[in-house]
Amino acid sequence: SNLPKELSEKYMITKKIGVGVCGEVKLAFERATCKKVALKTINKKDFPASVGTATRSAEREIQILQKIDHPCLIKTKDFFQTDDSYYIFLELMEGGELFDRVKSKQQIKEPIAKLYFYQMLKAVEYLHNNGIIHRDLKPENVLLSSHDDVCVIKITDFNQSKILEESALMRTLCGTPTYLAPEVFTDAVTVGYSRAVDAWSLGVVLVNTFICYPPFYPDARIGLSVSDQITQGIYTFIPSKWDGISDDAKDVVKKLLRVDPNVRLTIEEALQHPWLMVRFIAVSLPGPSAINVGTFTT
Ligand SMILES: C/C(=N\NC(=N)NO)c1ccc(NC(=O)c2cc3cccc([N+](=O)[O-])c3[nH]2)cc1
Repeated sequence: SNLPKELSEKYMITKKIGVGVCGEVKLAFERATCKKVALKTINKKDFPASVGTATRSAEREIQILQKIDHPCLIKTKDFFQTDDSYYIFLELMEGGELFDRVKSKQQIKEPIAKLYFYQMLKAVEYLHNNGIIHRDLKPENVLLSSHDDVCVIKITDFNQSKILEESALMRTLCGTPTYLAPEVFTDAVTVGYSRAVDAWSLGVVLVNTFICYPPFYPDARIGLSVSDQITQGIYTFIPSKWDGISDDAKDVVKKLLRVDPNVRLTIEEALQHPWLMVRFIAVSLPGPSAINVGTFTT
């Protein structure tokens, strides 16, 4: 493929290491340092809408990728673009996607699930504090830094993300409401809770991590479509799958999978939940991933 000359001069691209929805991930070597990096190629033509909105949404994602700075969010190391593709160089995440780890492993042990979930919460707490809603949290978008169970995880793929900006609606609410219709206020509340979608998704990811499949899935025995199961908040803790998992863990799931976003656990509240407040054993991760991802107290 017609890689930009300056890209080929700086990096040697080798094998495919992951396949995404809108492009693939390849292993690359920076020629000057021989350091390994991941190259995510995003084909502009793969974007659904017309070129206009596609490039805007892609440029918004690139802007987010270059702005974010947290140990549990993927970092870009370099960036090139041609007329038909974006080339994003990222830190290598040798453990691959949580999706594949959950698929292959019989069951991820609770302390490991808690370690991953804590890091996801810290990453999403950072995003929300910076006015970014991810809106596509799923095991495919959680990368593991190594093959060890005890490792740093990083969230990726900001294709669906939204930046919360000062809106006309917010400015309207600053004025005197004398002539304002009631729905303007209720709309404001709805917009104000849009970040709650990430808390719901993390609840689904947590169930998936624990019992290897999601709480809402097509099953004739339930007699409801997946979307009906979700809108009615209908799921069950299958005893055989949840035996041996603590009541605190189940309590976090129940409070994240609340249909009403106004009462759903926020990221901040989840970080205060007894399940996450337990003392962690201080884990000294080997190699470059030995970054402090949060207050792991012994
Ligand atoms: C930014 C982004 N996606 N953005 C987007 N619009 N996609 O829809 C994005 C999506 C996925 C990834 N994935 C990886 O970096 C990634 C996947 C994978 C699998 C095995 C092994 C490795 N590895 O780094 O060793 C992997 N890295 C990295 C970036």
